Amino acid sequence: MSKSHDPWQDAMDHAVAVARKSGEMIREVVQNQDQSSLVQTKSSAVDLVTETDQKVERLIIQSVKSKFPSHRFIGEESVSSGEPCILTSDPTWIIDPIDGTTNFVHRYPFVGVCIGFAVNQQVEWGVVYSAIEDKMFTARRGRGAFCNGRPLQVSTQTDVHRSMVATEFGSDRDPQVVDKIFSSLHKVLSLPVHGVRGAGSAALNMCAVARGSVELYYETGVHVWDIAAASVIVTEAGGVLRDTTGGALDLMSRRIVAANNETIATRIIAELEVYSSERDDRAPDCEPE
Ligand SMILES: O=P(O)(O)O[C@H]1[C@H](O)[C@@H](O)[C@H](O)[C@H](O)[C@@H]1O
Ligand SMILES: [Mg+2]
Ligand SMILES: [Mg+2]
Repeated sequence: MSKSHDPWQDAMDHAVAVARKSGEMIREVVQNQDQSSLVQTKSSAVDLVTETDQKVERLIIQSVKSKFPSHRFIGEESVSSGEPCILTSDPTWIIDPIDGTTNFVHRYPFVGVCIGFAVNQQVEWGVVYSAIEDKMFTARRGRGAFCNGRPLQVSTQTDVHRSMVATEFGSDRDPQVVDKIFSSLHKVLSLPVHGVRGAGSAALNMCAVARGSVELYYETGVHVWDIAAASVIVTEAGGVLRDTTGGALDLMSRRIVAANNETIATRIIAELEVYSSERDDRAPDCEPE
């Protein structure tokens, strides 16, 4: 693909610019405002949202609409206020204004502005801006992955006993779900692996796979906006994406494994409990009464 014939390069350039601007807004709040009394909750008592999540999503969508009026959107906070979460074949911007809202609220310095772009249900490019670290992760399908302009490459490790794994506890505190999380964690830790980490952001965990800091990241309960942008960053850095069942990644299935290679992916997947969250693209009108 030659750059001059890339129809989506303008859109990607716009995403980088608006992600940077969003990051400035986020840093400003982190430096000057205590969020603890301003937090609201969504699907559970620990699924947090702030005014800044909503403001950043509005900023991104308004700026894109004025430049690309025919494009569609799937945004975390728009879906939360009732917009549909359906990925058609039309050019679609998939937005998580703050991935790592709990980190943001607690000033734990890993928050990502995530903007992915899909056409014909394939992610064409992804931008993840780690706002506090000032790291801009980008990837265009077929053209490699970068952090602040430097190429990214996954780790070459194939020995699971020398690997580092990332995961998250999520925001579902249903005791059965918590049991499954701990069962997987117990098995993975006991392999043993070198260590288990979690950045508090699905997208930044995936960027950690892309840059070779961890061999694998897995989680059940993620949403399409958490993973769409970073999915292409992982594959363009040489990594692989899977469902926790071992099958192909389905962006709407709420389950993800992102790994440096097939060997590590297969070995860890064998230890994971498979369970389901409600799909992102469920049609509410079709639900039984
Ligand atoms: O809601 P935001 O956008 O902060 O994203 C989520 C994270 O990305 C998950 O990995 C993580 O496990 C949490 O569920 C968190 O909610
Ligand atoms: Mg998120
Ligand atoms: Mg978010």
